[in-house]
Amino acid sequence: MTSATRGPAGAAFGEPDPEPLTLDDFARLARRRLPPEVWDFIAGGAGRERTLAANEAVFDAVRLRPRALPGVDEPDTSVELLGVRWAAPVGIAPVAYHELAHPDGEPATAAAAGALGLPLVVSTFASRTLEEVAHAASAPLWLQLYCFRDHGTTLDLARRARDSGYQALVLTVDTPFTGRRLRDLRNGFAVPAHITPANLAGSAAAGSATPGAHSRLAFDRGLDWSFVARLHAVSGLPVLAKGVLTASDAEAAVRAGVAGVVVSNHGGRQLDGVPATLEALPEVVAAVRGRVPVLLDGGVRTGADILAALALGARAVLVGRPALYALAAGGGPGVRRMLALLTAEFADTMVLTGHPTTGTIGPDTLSPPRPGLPLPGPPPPPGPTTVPRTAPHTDRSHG
Ligand SMILES: Cc1cc2nc3c(=O)[nH]c(=O)nc-3n(C[C@H](O)[C@H](O)[C@H](O)COP(=O)(O)O)c2cc1C
Ligand SMILES: O=C(O)C(=O)c1ccccc1
Repeated sequence: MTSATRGPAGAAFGEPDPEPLTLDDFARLARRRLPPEVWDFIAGGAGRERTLAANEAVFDAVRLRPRALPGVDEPDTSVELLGVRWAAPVGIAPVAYHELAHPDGEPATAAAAGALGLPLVVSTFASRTLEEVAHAASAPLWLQLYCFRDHGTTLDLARRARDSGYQALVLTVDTPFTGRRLRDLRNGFAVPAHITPANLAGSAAAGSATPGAHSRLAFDRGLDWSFVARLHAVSGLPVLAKGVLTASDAEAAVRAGVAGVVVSNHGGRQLDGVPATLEALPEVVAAVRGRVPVLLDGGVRTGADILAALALGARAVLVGRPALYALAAGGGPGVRRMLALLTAEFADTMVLTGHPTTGTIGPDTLSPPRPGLPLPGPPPPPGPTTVPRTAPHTDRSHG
């Protein structure tokens, strides 16, 4: 990993970049490499970026309970989702246009995830075709879908995903249009002309290079939960809902037949002011009652963050921005290194908290919330539509 200012003979224009040791290091390297308006598009959030900041701040406020002499030698970091084993409970969230970070784009990301046995969720706005990404992959691929006003475009993507061996669809339910991202508005950000939504070529949904304007024209704002069954009917694939933050939406998703729920606030890019995802997680886990697995994304930056999410009932987490930062810093090998760092941190955290497998990680792994800190509290009492929660991780049969 070298900085953009480094000369051909080595560190001619300054010190060489230090080898990244944390996900934050990758962010620093990416910031130096990317054009400022591209950095802002990736790093930014909606409005005052309160929710964006909260996602990481709530993880920062978590306190872990260590266990001395736990007798754990090599922890088994793996988890099972939808009947498939992941090497660790972390995958890559759907993020548009990987070519913004590096010309090798999504195939490089897919190869890196595959090398670690971790899944990639490919975005509707991927800069390479989903078939090309499948060719480069060796671990599970899921396809994220936005629903366009022209439903046929989205349903075609669902069929193509099935035909290319994708194992699940992820319907994003928090985005009738993209949020007010002030950095992009001030920068007049547009995706460069040579980077295109490759999977939408020739469709009615292929449009403007300005994501905000395009989403307001092309996305179906009238969408309802019945679309989950429609996607499953045309593809035969399990459908997850991404962007659930409340018990009532979790209940609606499960009733609609989802195979999983992703607790997400879109990385703070949609409605500013909604809770951090770790804050929302207990409420969603309680409402889901073990019927389907719950995943979480937003602000996961360390192995301890993964442990905290699992302790509060998530089966796995996804990372978004860190994948693009690592891609910008070092291409596919950068992403591979980022994922290796994150999973190694998680394995260390398992040992230090005394967990030989992911299945035993529960609420007693965390210290109780301290007053005045933005920490996740206990789940709210069951409402009229919910019955008392069962323990997390009781839905092994669903995989
Ligand atoms: C640059 C960028 C593009 C994104 N594009 C999509 C997308 O196409 N579809 C989607 O469902 N979510 C998209 N997201 C949201 C991510 O899937 C994810 O929810 C979020 O990035 C997680 O937070 P993190 O970046 O803090 O890990 C995008 C996020 C970023 C930063
Ligand atoms: O989903 C997003 O956050 C996003 O940035 C995006 C990018 C391109 C098209 C649609 C949404």
